[in-house]
Amino acid sequence: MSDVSIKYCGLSRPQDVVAAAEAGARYVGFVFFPKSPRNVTVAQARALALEVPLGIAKVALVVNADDATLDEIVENVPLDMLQLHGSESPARVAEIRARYGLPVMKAIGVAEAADLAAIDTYAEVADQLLIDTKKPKDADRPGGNGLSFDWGLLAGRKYWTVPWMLAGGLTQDNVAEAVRITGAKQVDLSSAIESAPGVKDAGLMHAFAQAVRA
Ligand SMILES: O=C(O)c1ccccc1NCC(=O)[C@H](O)[C@H](O)COP(=O)(O)O
Repeated sequence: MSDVSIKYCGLSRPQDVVAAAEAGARYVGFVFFPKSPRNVTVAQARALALEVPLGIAKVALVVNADDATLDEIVENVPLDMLQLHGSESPARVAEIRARYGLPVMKAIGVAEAADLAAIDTYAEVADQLLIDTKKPKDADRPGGNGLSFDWGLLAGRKYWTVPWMLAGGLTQDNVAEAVRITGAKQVDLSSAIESAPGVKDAGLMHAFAQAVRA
């Protein structure tokens, strides 16, 4: 699995950036969602982004953000990608992509086969897709819940017209199986690299990276 790229999401402290870089992350994500334990302010994200070494993509995660919110983030935080993790329509994805001139990754929630149709739809307007577990009805956030979905739904459907990441409940113990079943070349996670909600753990980041490289 040494050719699998890792995105560590929900970093909120300088030491998280250092640990992610040392673990070999290809992407790091900053969450702009006030209800999340990983939420960062624009000022925090700016300070963190300025510490990210060259070669690691800095991703801002937003949920149904309006233009004013996005303007403030994009004007202040040096970014390489926007991750749209809400119910943004294909038209809104295209609009955001054109407005900011940044690559856009659209999250697609999957719980059953019928959810896969959205992958083809959004592949036409996004630069990347993040295929994640669909938000459970009782969850207060649409991602980062540490829950996986039936990876078998993606088996045999490895190729879309844009790059994609697998997310949702990935851990050092299950990532090999998830990659084997889905053929993912990129993986994204948050909960399994935390010692407490919102608190990233350097040891867990390294252990996950080792499991990916094994
Ligand atoms: O992480 C959050 O708190 C969050 C809040 C609102 C929307 C999305 C959020 N996270 C999305 C991510 O990119 C996660 O890394 C992805 O859903 C996987 O999370 P996990 O299952 O915890 O590994």
